[in-house]
Amino acid sequence: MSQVLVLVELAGGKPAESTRELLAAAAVLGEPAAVVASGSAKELAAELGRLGAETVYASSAEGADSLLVTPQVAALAAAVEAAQPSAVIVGSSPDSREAGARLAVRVGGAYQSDVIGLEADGTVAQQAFGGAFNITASAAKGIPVISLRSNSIDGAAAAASGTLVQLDVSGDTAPTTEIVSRHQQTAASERPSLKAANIVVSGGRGLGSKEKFVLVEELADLLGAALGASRAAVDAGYCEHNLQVGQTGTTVSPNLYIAVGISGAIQHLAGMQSSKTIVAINKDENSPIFDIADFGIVGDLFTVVPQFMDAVKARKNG
Ligand SMILES: Cc1cc2nc3c(=O)[nH]c(=O)nc-3n(C[C@H](O)[C@H](O)[C@H](O)COP(=O)(O)OP(=O)(O)OC[C@H]3O[C@@H](n4cnc5c(N)ncnc54)[C@H](O)[C@@H]3O)c2cc1C
Repeated sequence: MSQVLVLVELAGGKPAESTRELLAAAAVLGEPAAVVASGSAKELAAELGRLGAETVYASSAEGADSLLVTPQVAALAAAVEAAQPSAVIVGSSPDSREAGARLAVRVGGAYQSDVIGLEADGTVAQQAFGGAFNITASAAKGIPVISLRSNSIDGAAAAASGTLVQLDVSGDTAPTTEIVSRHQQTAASERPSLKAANIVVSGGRGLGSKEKFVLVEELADLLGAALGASRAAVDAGYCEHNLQVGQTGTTVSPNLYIAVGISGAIQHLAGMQSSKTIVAINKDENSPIFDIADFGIVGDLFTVVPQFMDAVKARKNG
């Protein structure tokens, strides 16, 4: 069985939450193998093995942690040469998408973005044109380089050996960009990350003010959900910009998406319509959000949400 490479993103020195799903996707297509561009791969190999990687390709080029994206591309390119894989899978963060696209150019591969499902024969389901179309596609030539959206694949890969293979990327002379300083743009949150969350609760302009937006935050916390927002809510200053869901914000695909006081403009739908179950709370029964909602509640959100929260609390306590 040919190998399928997975680019591992690191968060605090550990494999990011997305790694489990990416390796599960790789197992659908072949034998999962992880690619890590970091000096700490030795310590990570056992964990990546538990998550399903039979092989862990690691590069430890000088300064790998202080360069933008190019170390990941160099590691992937070297791993492609070593493994001759049948596919490469990356996540959907900006860095992973860029690394995947650059790799596809380098190796003459077929870059497939916004993938929301895949089959053992290499056919993938993709969203295109901001979610206006769902398409089924397969690579016509070259290695498929697949950028997979979070929460697209169920299950996990079987635990494997995580055998470490060191890559030599010293001959890689691609131009690089060095990171000279970092700063945390927003305060770190205890909530799950928007991209990987199982449940997302988003608030829109219907909340009316920053003070009242707290209601959506309370609902999110009660459900252990990530917090999201429409662009109108962000622009009005109800919450931070990094919470924006949509065409010009984050694309999410959780199992449950709850839209509170959001009308359902096409640009918002582009970022959330692949969610498995969509619940909408809106006082206007003609709001377009109800066209894609699985469950719609027509009513004033300031009445509905507290009732909803009371019901959840009662169920939790019962
Ligand atoms: C190039 C471009 C890119 C864009 N990108 C994005 C993007 O990434 N993400 C995004 O979200 N938008 C984006 N937009 C903006 C988008 O077009 C909409 O303007 C925006 O999504 C509207 O946000 P909203 O639904 O919160 O506000 P509104 O459209 O004003 O809707 C508010 C809703 O709240 C309801 N409501 C009001 N009060 C209550 C109440 N008390 N109880 C219940 N319901 C109530 C109303 O009935 C209404 O449906 C983009 C626009 C452009 C042009």
